Amino acid sequence: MEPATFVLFGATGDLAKRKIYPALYQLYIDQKLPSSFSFIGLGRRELTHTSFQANVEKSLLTFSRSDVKDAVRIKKFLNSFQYHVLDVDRKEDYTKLLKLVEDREAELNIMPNRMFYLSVGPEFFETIATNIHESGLGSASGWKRLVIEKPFGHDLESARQLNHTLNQAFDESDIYRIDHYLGKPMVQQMGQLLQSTLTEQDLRTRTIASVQISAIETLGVEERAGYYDHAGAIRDMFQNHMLQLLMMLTIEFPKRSSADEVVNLKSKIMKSLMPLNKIDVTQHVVRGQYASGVIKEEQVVGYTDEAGIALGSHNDTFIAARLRVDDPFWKDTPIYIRTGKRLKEKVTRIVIEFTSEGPVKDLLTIEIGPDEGITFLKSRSDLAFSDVETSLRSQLSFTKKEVNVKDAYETLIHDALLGDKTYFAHWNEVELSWEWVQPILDAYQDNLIPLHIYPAGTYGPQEANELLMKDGFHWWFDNRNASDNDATKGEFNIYEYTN
Ligand SMILES: NC(=O)C1=CN([C@@H]2O[C@H](COP(=O)(O)OP(=O)(O)OC[C@H]3O[C@@H](n4cnc5c(N)ncnc54)[C@H](OP(=O)(O)O)[C@@H]3O)[C@@H](O)[C@H]2O)C=CC1
Ligand SMILES: O=C1O[C@H](COP(=O)(O)O)[C@@H](O)[C@H](O)[C@H]1O
Repeated sequence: MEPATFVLFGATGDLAKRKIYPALYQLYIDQKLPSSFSFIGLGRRELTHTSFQANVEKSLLTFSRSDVKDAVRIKKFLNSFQYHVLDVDRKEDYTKLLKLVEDREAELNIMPNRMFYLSVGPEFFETIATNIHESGLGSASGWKRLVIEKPFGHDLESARQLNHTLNQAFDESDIYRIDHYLGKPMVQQMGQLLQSTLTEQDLRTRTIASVQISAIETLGVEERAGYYDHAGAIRDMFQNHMLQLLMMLTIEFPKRSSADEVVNLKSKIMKSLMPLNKIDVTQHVVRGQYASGVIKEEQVVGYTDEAGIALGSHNDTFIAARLRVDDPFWKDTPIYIRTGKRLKEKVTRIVIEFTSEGPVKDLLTIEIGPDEGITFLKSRSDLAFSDVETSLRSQLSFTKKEVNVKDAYETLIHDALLGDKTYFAHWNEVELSWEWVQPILDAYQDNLIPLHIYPAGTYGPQEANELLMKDGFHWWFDNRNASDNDATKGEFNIYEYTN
């Protein structure tokens, strides 16, 4: 790997502490950092190099998954770390930064390869990119890369504006848009895993009755009210992570795609997504917000009672949607997506239901987190219908996620250092995602779609179940028990098929 300087804007922030430093440290332990590596952390806070290094050390001791955490190794790792004060709006700070970076490159005798990682609020993205350009920081003879966190825009127009500004300073080929779901091991290995679970013949000829993609969480809005109350589930999860999961899955059928094809195929899928218009959104989308309830035996408050949330906020904390991909392979298959906060369990899972005779179904389940696994469940015709789901559940063989599983940030930062953009979001697909989502945002804005209130600790509003029941499906594996507010008892919720 080529020598490089890693410049981190937002070095004193939460994401840096919880994700970026532990990832860099793990890469160091695994000998996956460049042999000559220089790190410059930036923030407004006045810190000496030593106190900054002590903060990073604290974050490693708290968040690193590595079992190598001895003071000597950490100290050696931190030797390449420096901290400098920079206010994003002060042009002179970039001039100073250029001098620092150049001095460090000269000291280490390394090529001016520079990675600029923006771990700051999105309101700063354009200012920083412009200042990197105008200060000359981005004009050296080595490579330059911009790693940018989400959210990438607030809607279609603002995303286009942001991209336009970034393109004045960086080519698309140099922009690495992080979507941490693309760094998850199960997402990256999806094609390979599908191939080892299904035969080529299965992939080509099996008919898929429906697909369900769920990313449900028990967490609420936490400390992020200021951001979340303006974003909602649709911008926080759906426009990016959920649509990326849909793209990553659908490009693997009917034939496996290679890394080179990924970017083109993803855009192709997004272009084939049947568009909604603001008026018919109600038929395809369910919007929800959590009320108070019980999660894991703990009483939690409703969304509008959370600290920092606007009084009477209409923000969405749940979305379920039915999508259709209008291409020859997918055109007859509804794809259901749901995501939300303060739900009954934490799980990210894809379920592919194959067309099969009788009530017993053939399912392929891909468990993405926190457990990981892929299982093809063969139908069993000797079972009574009510036993089916319980039986299927017992056939699942997911690997319990161990503490020491690779974090998405390790993979993504490593890829960015190598210049491999396969698992970063390309502008084409980001723009197409916003285009698809925009009518929903408009419908929300104009209140054309009801906001269904659901009790915390459930699987969201009943309307999200009805969305599937209308088509003769149900969400697989929702584990409803006596603590749910509905009357269903027993381990799993089995719905009657209506057709
Ligand atoms: N935290 C998370 O779990 C996730 C965060 N993200 C994204 O990552 C980015 C960073 O988030 P997070 O770390 O949580 O945010 P924090 O608020 O914790 O940190 C913000 C950072 O920006 C710096 N900063 C703020 N204002 C300025 C300024 N005027 N000039 C220079 N630096 C400034 C702060 O430094 P100082 O206070 O020293 O000035 C701090 O280091 C955001 O885009 C967020 O959306 C994405 C996914 C998850
Ligand atoms: O990006 C985000 O993702 C997390 C969920 O990520 P996961 O890896 O734990 O599934 C979500 O909680 C957060 O609101 C969102 O910003």
